[in-house]
Order: sequence, then structure tokens, then C-alpha cells
Amino acid sequence: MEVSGVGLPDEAPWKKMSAEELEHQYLPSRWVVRLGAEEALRTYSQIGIEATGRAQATWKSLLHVPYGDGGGEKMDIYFPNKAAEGASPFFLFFHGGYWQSGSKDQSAFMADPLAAQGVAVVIVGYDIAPKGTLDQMVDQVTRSIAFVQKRYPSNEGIYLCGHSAGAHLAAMMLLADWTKHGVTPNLKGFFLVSGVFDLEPMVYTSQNVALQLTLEDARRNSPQLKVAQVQSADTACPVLVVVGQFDSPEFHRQSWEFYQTLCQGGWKASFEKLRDVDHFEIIETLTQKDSVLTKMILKTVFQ
Ligand SMILES: N[C@@H](CC(=O)c1ccccc1NC=O)C(=O)O
Repeated sequence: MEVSGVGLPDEAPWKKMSAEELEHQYLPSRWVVRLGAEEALRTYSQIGIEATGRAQATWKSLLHVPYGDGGGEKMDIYFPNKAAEGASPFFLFFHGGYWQSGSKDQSAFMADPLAAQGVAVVIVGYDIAPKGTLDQMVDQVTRSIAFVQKRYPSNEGIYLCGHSAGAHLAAMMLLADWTKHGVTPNLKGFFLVSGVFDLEPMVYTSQNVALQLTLEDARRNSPQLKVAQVQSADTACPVLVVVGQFDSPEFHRQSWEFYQTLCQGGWKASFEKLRDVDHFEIIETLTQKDSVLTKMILKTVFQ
């Protein structure tokens, strides 16, 4: 019998890292080359706030729509100019911030370019830590999607997109059990942008001070493990896994290994490493109608 431990060829690389190195790998702002870390985070917030203001000034919207009774269970919906409200593709976005920062109020990056093409954009709020636990966030995201399906039954497809921690939440929906929600959402595609899919390393970083994940919580909430274990009914949905050129090696590994696991599970997955963008620019480019990622999304929605 083999003794598990250091040096086995299939040992996850992060297990051999020092605490400092692991911390560094999982601090996306430290890998930004164009700006200092603080400035990159400030710019990201600013671009998100501006895009949200622009979306609210431009498109017909419903703001702070409750999808449940909890304080954070609210969504903003931006409608394209269409006679029949609800008869359009719906694009649901889950913001990042390591499950402990960010909000829907500054995350409507893509609302303007997508609404201009006839897509309804929903920015979903959820209760971040320490108020919310990861299990609660996953449940909230599940209910937000069921809510959209029930409210807009004539939707032309529901597309889920998440950034970073939000990509994790979206990825958990690949294996959601909809039976207890009384509806099967018309899921037509996933866009997982610079995500974390195996949460185990997070347990050993400073992010876990607010998250308080046990190893068991981390494993139960890791799509990387779940996709490999559970046979899913509907693998026909396209899943795009994208990571930025300037994301850290651990973020590259997370996306690549998740993509490979999806392929092994029979999912229609694709993988893209987006050139010239870091962890924050990758989502900031969604404010532009002709960025590579915006075009990939529109191609999937309208193919
Ligand atoms: N404290 C982190 C912030 C962070 O990770 C983050 C910030 C905004 C949007 C996404 C993020 N990462 C994952 O959810 C950092 O310094 O990189």
C-alpha cells in the first residue's frame, strides 16, 4: 500500500506550497501587472459602479426584486427593448469577491452590451460572509434561478455567468437538484470566468477567516469533486471555462482541471485562456460590446 504524502506524482501542487506561496496564489490582485493591487481593486469597483449606473439610466429595469425572504435575496433585472417582456434570453450574473465582498449594485458590467443585443440581464445578489455561509449562498443562487424561470416561463434560455467566487456558485448549478424547487430552469449555457472549483486550498488561506469553511464544507461545495462523482442528467449545455493570461498559476490550474473533468463527465465544455487580461480586466471587458469575451457570450446565446 502506498503512503499518501509529499512526493506522489498525482499530489495536488498546492499541497507542496508554503503558506506564503499559497496565500499569494489565491490573492488575484497581487498578480495584476498593469496597476498596483489596491488600484486594480479600486478600478474594478469603479468600472462596475459606472456600468451599473449606465445600465440603470439606459434600460428599463426592475431593481431589488426579492427572490426570497432573506435580506440579501434581491436581483436587478435589465430588459432589452422588446415588445414582449420575458420573451428573450436571460443572462444571470453572479459577482465575485471571494464570497465576502462585492454586491449586485456594482456588478452590471455586461448589462449594456447584452441588453443592446436583445438579452435580459439579471444581476443576482446573495448574502456574503460572514452573514451568509457558503451552503446558504449556493441555496440562494439555486432559488434565484428557479425564481427567474417561474417569473419568465417564456424565456428563450437561461445563461449563467459568474466571475471568480461567482463562477464557483454558477458551477455548483451544473449539478443542482431542481426537484424541490418545483421547476426545471431552461438552462442553455454556462460562462465560468476565472473561477475557483476546488475549494480545499481556500481553507488554508486568509480568506477562510471570514468564510470559516471546514474541510468537509469545502469538499461538499467543490464542483471539481462533484462533477467527477455525480452523473448529471443534462450534459448537453455548453460550458465555457475562461481564465485570464495574468491570473495566477493556481487559477490557471483550477480552470484547466475543471474543464478536463467536465469533458470526462461528457459535458460540452470549452476552455479559453484570454490574452492580455488579468483577473479583473477579464470581467471589465464585458462592458465593451466587441471584446473577445462579450463576443463569445453573444455567439453562444444566438448560435
Ligand atoms: N482580496 C482579493 C479580492 C478578490 O479576490 C476579488 C475581488 C473582486 C472580485 C473577485 C475577487 N476574487 C474572487 O472572487 C484580492 O486582493 O485579490
